[in-house]
Amino acid sequence: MAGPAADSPKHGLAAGDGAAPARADWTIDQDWAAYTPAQHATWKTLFERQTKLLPGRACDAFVQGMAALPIGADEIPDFRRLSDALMRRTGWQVVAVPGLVPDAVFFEHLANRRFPAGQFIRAPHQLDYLEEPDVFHDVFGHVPLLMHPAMADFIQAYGEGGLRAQRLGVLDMLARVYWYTVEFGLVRQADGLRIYGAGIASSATESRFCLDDPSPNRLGFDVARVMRTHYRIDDFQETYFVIDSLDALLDLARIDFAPLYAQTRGAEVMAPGEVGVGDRVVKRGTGAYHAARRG
Ligand SMILES: C[C@H](O)[C@H](O)[C@H]1CNc2nc(N)[nH]c(=O)c2N1
Ligand SMILES: N[C@@H](Cc1ccccc1)C(=O)O
Ligand SMILES: [Fe+2]
Repeated sequence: MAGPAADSPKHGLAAGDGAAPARADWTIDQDWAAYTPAQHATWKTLFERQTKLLPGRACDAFVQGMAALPIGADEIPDFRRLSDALMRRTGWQVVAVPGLVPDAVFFEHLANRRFPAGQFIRAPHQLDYLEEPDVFHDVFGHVPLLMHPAMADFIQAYGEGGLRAQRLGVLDMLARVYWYTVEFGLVRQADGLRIYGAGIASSATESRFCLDDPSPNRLGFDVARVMRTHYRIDDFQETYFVIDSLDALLDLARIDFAPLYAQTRGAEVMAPGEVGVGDRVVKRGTGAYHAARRG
């Protein structure tokens, strides 16, 4: 894919190297021309691995969104070209950030349909685990579903809800809803369970584990249940929650969370691998994977 015009405006050096003040909204220039062949090669390795793996695993909306975007194997996508396509379809754009940004900054961007995507790409030795979202996780994992109206509206509403949750001091509860949907959610299709969570879609190992491995639980999504369920940040999830369609996210976004926050405040938070009596069990896991690591 052709890169930006050679005269693309330069706003001083990228933030983080101290030479230029970071912007208040933490955005930086993607500076697409500065990516090296080695960085494009890392993208290509990751892209080709997932593109082989995801057919039959990723949900239809993910495949359709990807096909409608300027995202290919050979080069790290140019955020301006991504934003052109997104803006036309769902009013979203992709803005470059150096890495994790403060919660309030993150929510403010989402509430305004700006998706903050890591400008950097992981090093070759980090292909399978990364602690901060890089351009592959954010663009390959999250952006295709921003082309789907339900997800586009859901993530904007999540941004607004995040600003509200911060004011209420319940960000930990809301973060669980995001984690078990946008990052690690599964959706039921006529032809079986499929991935829609970006944390899974951008991970070769978890794309297999979440659907093929007998270890994890797969439970029907219930927002009150998810809100009081711990999650893993350093390993595969012990439980995946299943929604019946992406449109179900819209219903979720419209629920007033204040009563849910109130009832969750007093509730006990469940361990990630627990199965409760009220759970809709799609498939009960053996828990073997995590048991083997608890030692
Ligand atoms: C809970 C919290 O809002 C969440 O972890 C945010 C924090 N900041 C972030 N910053 C970036 N760039 N990307 C993210 O996904 C997040 N996640
Ligand atoms: N509806 C939630 C906000 C929200 C939107 C989308 C996802 C999750 C939460 C509230 O009332 O605060
Ligand atoms: Fe993410």
